[in-house]
Amino acid sequence: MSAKSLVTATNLGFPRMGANRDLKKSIESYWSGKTDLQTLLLSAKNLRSHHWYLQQTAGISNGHIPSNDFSFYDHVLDHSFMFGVIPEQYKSIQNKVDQYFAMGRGRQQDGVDVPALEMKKWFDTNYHYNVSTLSPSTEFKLTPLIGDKVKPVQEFLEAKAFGIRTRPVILGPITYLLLQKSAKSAPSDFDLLSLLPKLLPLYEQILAELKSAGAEWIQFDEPALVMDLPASVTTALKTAYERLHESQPYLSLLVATYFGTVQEKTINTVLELPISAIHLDIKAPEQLDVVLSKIPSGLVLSVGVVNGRNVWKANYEKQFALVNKAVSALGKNRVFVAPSCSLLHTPHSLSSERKINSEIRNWMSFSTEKIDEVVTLTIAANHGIAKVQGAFDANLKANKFREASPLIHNQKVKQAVSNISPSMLKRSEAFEARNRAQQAKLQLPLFPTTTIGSFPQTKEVRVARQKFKNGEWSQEKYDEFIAAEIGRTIKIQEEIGLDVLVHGESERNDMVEYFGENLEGFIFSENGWVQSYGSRCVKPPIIFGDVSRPHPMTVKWSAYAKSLTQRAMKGMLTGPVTILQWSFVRDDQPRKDTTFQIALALREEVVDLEAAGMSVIQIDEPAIREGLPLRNSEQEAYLKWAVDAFLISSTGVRSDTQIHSHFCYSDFNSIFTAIKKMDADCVTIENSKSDLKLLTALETFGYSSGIGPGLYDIHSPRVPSFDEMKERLEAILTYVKKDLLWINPDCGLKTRGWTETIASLRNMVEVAKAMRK
Ligand code: MET
Ligand SMILES: [Zn+2]
Repeated sequence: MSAKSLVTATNLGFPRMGANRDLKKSIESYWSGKTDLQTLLLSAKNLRSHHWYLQQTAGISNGHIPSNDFSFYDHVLDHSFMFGVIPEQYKSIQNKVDQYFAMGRGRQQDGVDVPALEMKKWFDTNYHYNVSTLSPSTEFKLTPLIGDKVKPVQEFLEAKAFGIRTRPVILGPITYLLLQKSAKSAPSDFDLLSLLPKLLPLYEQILAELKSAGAEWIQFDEPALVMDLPASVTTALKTAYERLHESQPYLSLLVATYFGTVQEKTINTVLELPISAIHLDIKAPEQLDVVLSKIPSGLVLSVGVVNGRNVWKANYEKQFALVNKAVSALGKNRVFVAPSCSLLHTPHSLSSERKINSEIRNWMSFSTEKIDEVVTLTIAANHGIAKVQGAFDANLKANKFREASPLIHNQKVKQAVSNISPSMLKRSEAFEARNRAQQAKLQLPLFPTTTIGSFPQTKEVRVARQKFKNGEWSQEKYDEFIAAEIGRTIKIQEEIGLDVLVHGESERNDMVEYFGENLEGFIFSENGWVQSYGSRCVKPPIIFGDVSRPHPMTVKWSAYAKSLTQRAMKGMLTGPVTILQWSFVRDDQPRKDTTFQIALALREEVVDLEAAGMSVIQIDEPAIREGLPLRNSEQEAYLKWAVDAFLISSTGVRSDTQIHSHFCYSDFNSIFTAIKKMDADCVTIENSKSDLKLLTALETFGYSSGIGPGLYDIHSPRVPSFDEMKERLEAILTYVKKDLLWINPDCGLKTRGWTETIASLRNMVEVAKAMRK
């Protein structure tokens, strides 16, 4: 059998950080000046080679191990830099590496003071990329970061020198352009894709250099193709890939779409491109049938069957059937087996996880294990299952056990979800009646003041928690510490003169992790880090089973806080969608079901908080916007269940208990109708950066419940002055009725220090007092 007649094991991208967040450590050490550039470059090179060998050893085919998937900060930034899209304010920075990092994270050094490029979410993931600003006058120019070759070429040659043939990964021109934003100076009808003719020569040049370096396959990532796209994209796609193909007819081009299925009209265009292969994320297996029915002969299909977005083992039975379907339709030589997307969004390896319950661990798979899955499926497709019988049997067995495991299934929880009744999706009275009851009980002044929940989490607090977690401190000692912290926080709030107080959240390490640790159905990895942006990684909780609340989670500390003051106390919870969104979720039931389970657990907590004397309860949903599906057609259904989940959590209380919610980190205007349907008595919204947009939305959508547009930005230690906050408040009052308006910062204060926090809140309360006169 010639090599040509085999299915190929491929990968789209490997996580960059290393088994122990090695890259993070090297980069941060370079930033702090502890190590020099040579040290950073060397450790990066080591990591890359390590990841290439790992994939090669595992059995990813030569020529299909990704390179240029590495990045010192962000791969979209890498492309902007490589294309010479360097805004004026960074140009005075001489050293290119410093310039690159300044664009990524800002720089305050040697007389330079520049902010970072804006960050945006990479599609519907928790990875953030840096956005560049383009205009009709943007000129592109190939700009290497290190040495004299651009990154894709340099990394290809580096791997080649190690004896590894890689498949360079380049962000495709369509996705690259669509991900940037138009300059304010650009005409309003400026189309980012109109820059394509200027940009393509650079792509051609990179391809030429890769060709002469010896590359055979080039992977163009075009995840933007899974979005709803304007018709102009079809033309741009054709122009781009026809030109690239003409410029290098002997290079094999793979266009990789992922994070969803491709729209029907877009897929037809993609299938007609003069490329050698197309990659599909087999999220919806129906799309495989459609593509198989019309794929032109000669085109290779890369089937993304191993999910690159979760932490669960593949299901060989199901995934192998899909691979087989492709093989029977196309023949072995026209099928690549691949993860659904780059493995960037999955932790490095399970091998360092020693504390996870071994039964659950046996259902899991991180990046390294997912590579093995790709290879196993490929071997089975090539030589029959018998060749990998052991692996198949183990996989089938693990999945069977998982399906039936009592660890996952809690009949009571399932029953409770199916018993959710319409009355649980509704407060018993409308806002106006509730408002009267709450006013009678709370007796709040005009422009009531409050905060978003957390108060400074000083080093002291984090050290205390560390000591408690590693057993150095007893439960009593830790509780005493937290009680003292809460006592101090209440005193300070009373002294400042805030109206609705909070306990300060000092007992919480993280607003999702804290709840995960207190609920059934969650586990925590020791080392399951994924990159969030730059050197920042997060370790999401893992939801593996039905979620329930074995005991109250927040009542003790809220009640304690309440006992220390006569003022209104606000109970603080993280909402169901945010808990879901910031965790790895199970793949054996719809996200909606998991969210409803969490919502029911929160509902019990809300009722308990009310019984313990909390007259105000806030349920934060900062992540509700980021859960919005990429496709318009799926958005309505999502928003429906997201709103329902909030209602399930919040409607168990009496009319005179006031429900708040809080939103931040995204632009909420597009989901304002949904926010209204959540029917909270008050919402506080981060507002410092997009002032006007939010306020006009309030007007447009006729928002008529309590609202607290953040009066100052908590992301900086700067103390906002009385005058500027007063001015802002006055501007807000031209859009919002005065008896609905709340006065608060734009988010929690946990990242701030006490001094600036106290000073800022003092000014804020003074503004409220002055306005009441
Ligand atoms: C990211 S939103 C944060 C809300 C939370 N209650 C806090 O104050 O920290
Ligand atoms: Zn917030």
